[in-house]
Amino acid sequence: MRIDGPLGHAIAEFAHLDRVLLASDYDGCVAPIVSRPEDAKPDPRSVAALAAAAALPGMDVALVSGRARADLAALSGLGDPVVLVGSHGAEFDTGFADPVTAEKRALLDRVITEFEALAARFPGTSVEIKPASTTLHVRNASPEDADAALALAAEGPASWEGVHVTYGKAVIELAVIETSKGHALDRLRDIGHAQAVLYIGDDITDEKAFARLNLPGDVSVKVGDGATSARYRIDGPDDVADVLEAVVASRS
Ligand SMILES: O=P(O)(O)OC[C@H]1O[C@H](O[C@H]2O[C@H](CO)[C@@H](O)[C@H](O)[C@H]2O)[C@H](O)[C@@H](O)[C@@H]1O
Repeated sequence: MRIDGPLGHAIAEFAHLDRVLLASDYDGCVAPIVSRPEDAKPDPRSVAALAAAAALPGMDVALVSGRARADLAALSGLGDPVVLVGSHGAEFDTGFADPVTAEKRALLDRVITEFEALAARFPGTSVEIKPASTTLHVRNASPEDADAALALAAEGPASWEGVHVTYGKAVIELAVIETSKGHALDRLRDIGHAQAVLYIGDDITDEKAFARLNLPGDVSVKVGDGATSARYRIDGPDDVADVLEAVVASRS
């Protein structure tokens, strides 16, 4: 898809500023949504465009994902100079700003035990474990089992003190620290003195990032259906690759 119209115009203006931050979510954007999280391979065009963008002067590039940072690095194959931020914006290369204390780790272990009991009870559900959170996946369960598992998670560990709840695509995620992709973008914008940020996201957690893109020149791009505060909308990962390539071509 050729990126033209209002989004093409916004990309051209963004790409001609002196210092900018180009950032994207991973699942559903750089990689398609698939049944098994471990199979979410990135689109090679997006990977190449992100790497090319990171080599351009004055342009910082980041992936900001709900994944554990190590998982994001392994799956995407990307790394320095592309900045990887995991755990929904909370996990940088320097670790967590809000540390995972022994007490929080113990709470996380209790949540994981509850999720594993649910996964054993409802076929097709599974548990993903991350450094500060755990995700109950229901994509491969029957609709009845998915609803029941999500409801029990919400009534149970999601209601415990100290547990932070995030909903996503066929998942409920429980963290023992606060997470925000919006805070991550603020921090990256400050570090790089970026005059504008272009961010691409497809999920509920990306709304916290879109909400921070209020400066002239900022560009927020929602991928797929659903309510959003993003200014522009595209259809899927193919279009994400087109947007990333358009940024590189425009700045080059
Ligand atoms: O912020 P993101 O990079 O979009 O990460 C959000 C979650 O993505 C993964 O789950 C989602 O993608 C899976 C693979 O396509 C899919 O099976 C699942 O239903 C989706 O919710 C990842 O597994 C989670 O840890 C991330 O939080």
